[in-house]
Amino acid sequence: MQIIRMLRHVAVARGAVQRPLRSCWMSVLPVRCLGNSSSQIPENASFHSAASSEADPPRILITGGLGQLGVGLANLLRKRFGEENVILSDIKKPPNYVLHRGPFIYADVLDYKRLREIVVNHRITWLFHYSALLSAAGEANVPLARALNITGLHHVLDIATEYHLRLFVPSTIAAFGSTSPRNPALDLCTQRPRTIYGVSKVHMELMGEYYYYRYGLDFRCLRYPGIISADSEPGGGTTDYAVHIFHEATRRGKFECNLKANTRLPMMDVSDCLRATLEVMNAPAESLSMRTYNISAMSFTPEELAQEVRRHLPEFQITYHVDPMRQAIADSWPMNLDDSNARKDWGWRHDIDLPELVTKMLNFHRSDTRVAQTN
Ligand SMILES: NC(=O)c1ccc[n+]([C@@H]2O[C@H](COP(=O)([O-])OP(=O)(O)OC[C@H]3O[C@@H](n4cnc5c(N)ncnc54)[C@H](O)[C@@H]3O)[C@@H](O)[C@H]2O)c1
Ligand SMILES: C[C@@H](O)[C@H](N)C(=O)O
Repeated sequence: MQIIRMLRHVAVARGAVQRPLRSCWMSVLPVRCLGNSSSQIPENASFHSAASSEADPPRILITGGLGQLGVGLANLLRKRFGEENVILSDIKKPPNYVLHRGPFIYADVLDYKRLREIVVNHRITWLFHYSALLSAAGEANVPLARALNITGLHHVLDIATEYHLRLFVPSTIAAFGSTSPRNPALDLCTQRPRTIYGVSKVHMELMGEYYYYRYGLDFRCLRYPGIISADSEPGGGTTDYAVHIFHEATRRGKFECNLKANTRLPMMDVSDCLRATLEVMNAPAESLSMRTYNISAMSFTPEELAQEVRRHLPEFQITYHVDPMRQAIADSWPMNLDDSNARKDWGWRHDIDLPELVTKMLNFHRSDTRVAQTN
């Protein structure tokens, strides 16, 4: 870090710093590329994004916000920073309840100019980049996954750098592959995934870190496990079974699982995931010894999850009809993540383990079923 700062200092002094043009390199910039920034990168560039305070809250944009995680994140951030300071965006049409809870805007991350306009017009200071095509959906449409997960990311990186945003992009257990250590996977280890989703997330981790060292972009990233949420549907991942099982258990008393009974994967309740996201964004820059952290909570197999469900619903039955594509993906992912760096650096702790998760999910779906029956 010290060496990089020194090199940057020398380069700046010589006026020789190059900046990225969205997809190529040049030393003289047209106005549209990272061009507003002063011609020199400040010495303390790593710390120049807006911090949060009660008096001066960040102005936040969430991309891809109508998926499994975005609405919950917006709720959490609005409680903390005020309803008007958090803008949810997506290319999907928002349901009414989303519109009633705070600002929503159409934003396609593939439209660089419009995205830049939004950041400027709404004076955005923090950006949570959630748009992505997940593991199973990505394998079903590789060109779209490549465009959304890689080109979309490049747009976000350039805009975040140009306007000195603090940028959060989630990574995933999918960023590991079959040659990574599986129990546990470390923050720094071999990463050779073989899904377009995993490859694009490794690319994202490296690009974010590169922009941090090269341009001082305040990039922060967590590798999420499979996330379990009650009131939002997953968008085409390999861990989706662990969300769907609760819906089916309460409605039909049985569930057909598309992964093998003994497939162990890291998982996390959505409340822990979103709290971790806010905590790492709020962490003082000096406390972060790295820019991409594993976070971990629990790890279970479909059979173990079914057993826990049976403690509440003794008649519950699980059967297995394995999807070979999803199974191959799951078999290449770690069974556990080592998150000791997150725990040490910024005090990460998970609150919810498997028994609490199952109680919470079943309570939600039982009351949801009762409401549906009375309507
Ligand atoms: N849900 C999980 O278990 C999990 C685990 C690890 C990491 N993550 C990461 O967290 C983030 C959010 O995940 P999620 O589960 O909410 O995803 P999701 O698939 O449910 O939602 C993604 C959203 O992106 C939107 N989108 C698609 N194309 C777009 C475009 N061109 N411009 C803007 N938005 C577009 C979709 O409409 C969708 O609402 C993703 O980056 C994902 O990789 C999720
Ligand atoms: C693990 C995560 O990235 C996502 N839920 C998926 O299965 O694709």
